[in-house]
Amino acid sequence: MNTPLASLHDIEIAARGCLSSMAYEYVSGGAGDECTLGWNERDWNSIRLRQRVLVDVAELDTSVSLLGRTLSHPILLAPTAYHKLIHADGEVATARGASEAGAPMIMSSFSNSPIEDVARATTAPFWFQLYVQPDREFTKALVQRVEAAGCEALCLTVDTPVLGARYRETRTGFHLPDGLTRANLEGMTQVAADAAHRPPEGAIYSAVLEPRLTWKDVEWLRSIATVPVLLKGIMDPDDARLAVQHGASGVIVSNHGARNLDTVPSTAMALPHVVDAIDGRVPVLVDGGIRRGTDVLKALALGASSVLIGRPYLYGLAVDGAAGVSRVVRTLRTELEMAMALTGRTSVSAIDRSVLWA
Ligand SMILES: Cc1cc2nc3c(=O)[nH]c(=O)nc-3n(C[C@H](O)[C@H](O)[C@H](O)COP(=O)(O)O)c2cc1C
Ligand SMILES: CC(C)CC(=O)C(=O)O
Repeated sequence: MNTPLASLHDIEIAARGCLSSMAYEYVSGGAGDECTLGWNERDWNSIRLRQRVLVDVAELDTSVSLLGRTLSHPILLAPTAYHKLIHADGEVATARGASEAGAPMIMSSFSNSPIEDVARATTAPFWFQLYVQPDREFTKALVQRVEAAGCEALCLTVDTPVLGARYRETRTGFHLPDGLTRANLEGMTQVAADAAHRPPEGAIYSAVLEPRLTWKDVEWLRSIATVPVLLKGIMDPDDARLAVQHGASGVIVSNHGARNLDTVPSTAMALPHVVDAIDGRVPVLVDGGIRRGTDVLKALALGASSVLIGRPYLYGLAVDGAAGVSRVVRTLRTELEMAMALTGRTSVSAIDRSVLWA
């Protein structure tokens, strides 16, 4: 009898056997000595919950409102690159799974499927993650293209002017296999859509990342975009305040899944500081190491409006395509419901810092 895939950890273990070692190391790896990678999961675990009893929890409501939309639960799919490394149907399968589970998908600039195919496959709201390209005219055309496809928000990734020291990619010789491209970057004038994202040995600048990005570009992006712009990769309270000053519609507390700067704090540690700095002016989302419904509850308790998951749904995609993605989200949502019932909170608005053991 096959062991049932009960938790997200079970799915992660199963995924390893479904992926090439290059794909597995690319997805699972972090930067440097992977200190932050460990902390991202561990720090959610080390926050203790207060169990409360004798509350009527026969009806639970996990819905949240985000950027004017009501979502049935607060779990979104973080942008991740290259889904065809994981599954032949790539981002189209992910979009189907996300829709099935009612989870908004944030599509990566570096998807292998074009935005229009993903838009057609989805019935849930979808957002687009932007890696601003050195060619600003191309970037502007890309923004207009994703808006025309129906994307409801842009997440500008601000934490990756260069990549971190990802030695698992070096050791496995990471490359895009023949036939896979960054489909949304086709037609870019200066760089091929299948150019390596990794710089040559000894160099740090990538052909498809923009090291010159500054706060001025946030204003530029807002001036050309017709949808809300969120900043993804805010870890510092001072940057959080600057984000609001520069008109961001939201921030995502993220250390890029611990893939860039090793030894930055976990997002569980950074979140309350960013929430305090933002002071309710715009929504704060968080990702990094969320693997349990209790982690989602803790993030909401610390002031997050919603959470994003990255690696877990890629493992679901590897194991069972769209159904695997949907299963991961549904498992997390069910665990969140259990955690709400066992802490005596019947709605997301009733989850605050008093859920946490002081
Ligand atoms: C394989 C992989 C690819 C990623 N690609 C992108 C990307 O294209 N753009 C981006 O902003 N973040 C990217 N990220 C970071 C995720 O959006 C997210 O911040 C991170 O995965 C959250 O941590 P978790 O994997 O522990 O849930 C990627 C992460 C992984 C694991
Ligand atoms: C190609 C990479 C820059 C995509 C990414 O953001 C990641 O792998 O973390």
